[in-house]
Amino acid sequence: MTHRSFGDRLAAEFAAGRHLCAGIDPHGPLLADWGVGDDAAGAERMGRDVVAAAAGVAACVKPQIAFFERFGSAGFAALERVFEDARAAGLLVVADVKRGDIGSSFAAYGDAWLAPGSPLEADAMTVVAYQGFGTLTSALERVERDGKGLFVLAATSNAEAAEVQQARRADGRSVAAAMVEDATAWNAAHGGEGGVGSVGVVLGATLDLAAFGIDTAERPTGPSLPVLAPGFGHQGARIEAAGAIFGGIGHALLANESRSILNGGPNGLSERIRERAAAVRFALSGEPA
Ligand SMILES: O=c1ccn([C@@H]2O[C@H](COP(=O)(O)O)[C@@H](O)[C@H]2O)c(=O)[nH]1
Repeated sequence: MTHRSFGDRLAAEFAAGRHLCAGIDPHGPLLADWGVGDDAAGAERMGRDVVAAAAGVAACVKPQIAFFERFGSAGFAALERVFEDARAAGLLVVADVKRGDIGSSFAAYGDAWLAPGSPLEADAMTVVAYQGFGTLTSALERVERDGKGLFVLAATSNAEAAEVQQARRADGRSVAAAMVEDATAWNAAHGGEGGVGSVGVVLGATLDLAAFGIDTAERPTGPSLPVLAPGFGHQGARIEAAGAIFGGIGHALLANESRSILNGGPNGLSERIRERAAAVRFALSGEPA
């Protein structure tokens, strides 16, 4: 069976003016604000409410798996139902799992989160390639074969990231820049000249990317690099600054917001998601919703 690539599916979201990635992060205090328990049922309630409110408004949802994993098997069962709702609503799901290992073990992470028919099948997952970009090979095969996507951590939004991600490798590139360049090169080799690639990177919106050795100049050819950008909202970055932060590598931007959307409980959730989606759309395209 031939699958539509993840990059093509992202491109369709962007063409419809959807660039918001709505986070599903069931923090304990947020669940208390929502009037539900700090348990798997509470996390499921939040996740399914976000999916219902984000459908047709956001490009994707991004469940932060840690908040489900803390409830063990009940948390994973809850997550499966959130994924089912998202699939039924036609929403892309980016599983924020940040997995990485030696290649043979990493393959099993790909099986869990990307294999068609897996109980936890998502459209894309976040991955860590600090054991070498080559460890991603099995998941990159899934990208091609199954129409899946990857977001490789490159420059993360947290202040502690600089000590590792700004470090220079033996080839002279910073760790962060190498992730960006390797993902860009993979897309160019596998996705032709245009459109949106299926392998993206995570770049924090809170950062000065130049300090991470990342060149934000326009790429003259090749597919656009998907950029999953956390840091907007609660962490302080402003969507109005997206152009200045990402420059020529921000054409395929997914602006993530989690706590800024979830704060305030289920009442007003739809309005908050619509408001943030419209602000992101306006900032990135100049088009009102
Ligand atoms: O560099 C990174 C990578 C991932 N995250 C995740 O994104 C959300 C951000 O949540 P907010 O509430 O909008 O701050 C969360 O799931 C993080 O684990 C990130 O923040 N930075």
